[in-house]
Amino acid sequence: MSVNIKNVTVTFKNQVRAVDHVNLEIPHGVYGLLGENGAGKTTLMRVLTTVLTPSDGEVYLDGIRYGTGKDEVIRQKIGYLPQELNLYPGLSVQDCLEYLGELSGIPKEECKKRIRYYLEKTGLTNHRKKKMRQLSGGMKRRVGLIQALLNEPEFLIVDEPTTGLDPEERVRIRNLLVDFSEGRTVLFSTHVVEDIAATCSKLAVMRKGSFLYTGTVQALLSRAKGKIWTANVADDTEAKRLEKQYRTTSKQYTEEGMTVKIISDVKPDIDCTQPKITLEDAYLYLMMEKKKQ
Ligand SMILES: Nc1ncnc2c1ncn2[C@@H]1O[C@H](COP(=O)(O)OP(=O)(O)OP(=O)(O)O)[C@@H](O)[C@H]1O
Repeated sequence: MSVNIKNVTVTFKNQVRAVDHVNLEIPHGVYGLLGENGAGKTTLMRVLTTVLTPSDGEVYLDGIRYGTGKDEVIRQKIGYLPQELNLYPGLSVQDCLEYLGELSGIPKEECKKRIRYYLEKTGLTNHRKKKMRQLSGGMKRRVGLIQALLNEPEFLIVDEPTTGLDPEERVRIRNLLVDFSEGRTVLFSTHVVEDIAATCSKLAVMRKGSFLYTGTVQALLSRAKGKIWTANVADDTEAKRLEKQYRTTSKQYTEEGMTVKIISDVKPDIDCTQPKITLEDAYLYLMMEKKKQ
């Protein structure tokens, strides 16, 4: 499965250019799409699902060009979890999924088998008889994910799949996506850096319709090397003093007080050390670096 985006631009009627001449080749496995609100992620995903036709540029799935009369073939290879999804409130989880499976043309027995499997994998087995409207936000999200997985697509596109999930469920869903990506392509869009760090080796970082970065997580981490510092302070008052003086990214309570993370090209003039760089550090460094340009 190969996905190629060539020089794609999306300009809406109100002249907002949500995607601006982007190029990307999405490889096998889980590929992260990270970006702040309004970066253009959802718009790009809607293009990839064939729902939205770009104003300019070309998209290919396994060499098949979008918009050339083969979009139905393309759609059959794709599973999509949109950001907002309201599935038949009056149906039970089981009935809803069976119905969606039928619409996708999955043979009945095979469909039931898959539903059983994915309900188990998403921790929803005991909730299968509940009506959709009775589910919590996190449960609805998981049913939404199952509908995207049900036809076992070669290309799975998931928009914020972990929204509303508690930490345990979040980990469960991340693991499911990694397992599912074996031999497939999964585009995982989020603004939760931790989700990307836990699932992807490659990612694209988007801002204002363009890619600020495309490449490996490792290379992004390397960029921030030597630029992140941690200082231990006694309390929040001291932390606030540092925040005024330096570009800080996070602070955390520790047994001794607080740790403050600072981004600086040179060593700050205080007692500090260089921590192991996280993807969040590297992402924030990238954002700051690009804002300076
Ligand atoms: N149908 C539309 N008509 C006009 N403008 C739109 C439309 N859809 C999105 N936009 C605008 O395009 C830009 C990109 O929006 P998009 O939803 O793709 O961002 P996003 O990265 O998915 O954001 P979020 O993380 O908040 O979901 C925003 O400025 C948004 O207001």
